[in-house]
Amino acid sequence: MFTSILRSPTSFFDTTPTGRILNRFSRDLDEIDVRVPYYLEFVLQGILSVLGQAILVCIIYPWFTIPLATVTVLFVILDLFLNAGVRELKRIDSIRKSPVIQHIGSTLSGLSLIRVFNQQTLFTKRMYHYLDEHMAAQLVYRLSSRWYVFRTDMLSFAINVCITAICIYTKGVVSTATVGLALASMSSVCDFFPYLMKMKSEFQSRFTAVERLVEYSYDLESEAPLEDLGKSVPRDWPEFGKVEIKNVSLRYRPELPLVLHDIEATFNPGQKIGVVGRTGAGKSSLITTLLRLVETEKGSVIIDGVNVASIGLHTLRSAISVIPQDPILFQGSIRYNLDPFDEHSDMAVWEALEQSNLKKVVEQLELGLQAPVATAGENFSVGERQLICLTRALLRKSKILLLDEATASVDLETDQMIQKTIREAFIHSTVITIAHRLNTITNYDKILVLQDGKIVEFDAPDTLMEREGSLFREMMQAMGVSTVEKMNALT
Ligand SMILES: Nc1ncnc2c1ncn2[C@@H]1O[C@H](COP(=O)(O)OP(=O)(O)OP(=O)(O)O)[C@@H](O)[C@H]1O
Repeated sequence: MFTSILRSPTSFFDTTPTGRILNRFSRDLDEIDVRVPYYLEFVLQGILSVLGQAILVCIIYPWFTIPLATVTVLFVILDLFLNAGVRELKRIDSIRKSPVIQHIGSTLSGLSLIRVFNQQTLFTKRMYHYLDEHMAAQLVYRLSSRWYVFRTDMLSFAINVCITAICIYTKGVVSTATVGLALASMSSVCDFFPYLMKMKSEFQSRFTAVERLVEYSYDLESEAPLEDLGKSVPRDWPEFGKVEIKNVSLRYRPELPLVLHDIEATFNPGQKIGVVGRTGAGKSSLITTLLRLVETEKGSVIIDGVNVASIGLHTLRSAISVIPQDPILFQGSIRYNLDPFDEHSDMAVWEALEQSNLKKVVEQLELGLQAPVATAGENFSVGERQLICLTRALLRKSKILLLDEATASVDLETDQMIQKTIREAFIHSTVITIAHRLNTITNYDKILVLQDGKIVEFDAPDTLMEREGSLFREMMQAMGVSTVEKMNALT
């Protein structure tokens, strides 16, 4: 299930609440490990014991077969038609539990924000609401299951009456001891049977956990294969870093509108490309396309002559370095985060740290490269996290670097430092930067301006600045930069 979830496309995570996923790993797995085997064992033993005793009584009183068969048919009907409802209620009970877990999770992650805005009451009320919904489902489930047990009790009562009546009417046919045995056996079966049926229905409703696990283990849609199928790309691919985007259109899910429309652009080896545009213009979606996080609707992306759709995701993604807007680090040491596969020497790691201006920060830490990184890198600032990602990219010496600027969280100085490092260390690599601060990309080779998912401009910054009606020029003018000279003075 874990492998299958890891291989799921991003659309799965967009549409599935985390609470639901966690529930499968905690509650459902626990049901399968602990409760399902327990109930299964109990039910199998119970059925064998009941069968044995019923056969014994039928041998003593063959007439008893008729009421026994009738009651068995009624039991089966009760089970088939009425117990189905109980199972369905159990399913609803499980589904309603997810929002509770999800609410606890999101409340914990946003705790500081909740306190700052003094919204404790609101969140407590919501918790009550989700708990109420869950408890309502659970109560109905428990009541229905008792209701079912009551019906089975009635049937047991009927069978007890039948066996007693047969014993009285056939008085003297069999020995008193045998009558005693038949009555005692049937009475214990009748006492035990409703309980057994309850256990069976409990087992069936717990078994829905297996259904849910199977769904997440085998029925989830998966991303394209990780490894190359058929012909593999050369070991040193991409050698130059030429990126050709041909007529690419993209939508996140089939029911959603297109977010990129017929994108056509070529980034030559070593070029520095700045991607700009308003919020929602499709800048991040362009990166998504290059990494195949979402498959394109049409068109193709060619890197150094290889169509990225024809190669394994692992080959593609390990060839490109990304510095995302909100970089996430993994729990472990700094070294583990920089070189997770232990492919580089300590010296190379320190060199890369020096290039990204992080050396001093790491040197000051007591454990140096072995200093711990907390979950999601929370003991580092976002700027430092970006620098760690940058160092990782420096170590890998990728030919293609994708950078999503984290404007809000990085100060101007750090931003400029990152840009300087990129200019110097990635001189031979193709760098595609999503720029929120235009001044960082004015010395880039080309600027790609996106608007509503379409390329509206793609040229050198100087040319765009001189072009009447250029959107880039308008953006620069909004920053108070009206001439090429002023723009060049920014960097
Ligand atoms: N995971 C997603 N699922 C569905 N739609 C999405 C998803 N991510 C982005 N979109 C939509 O795609 C469009 C382009 O979004 P994108 O994030 O690429 O814009 P952007 O230019 O990078 O914006 P920003 O500057 O705010 O980061 C938006 O309309 C957005 O609503």
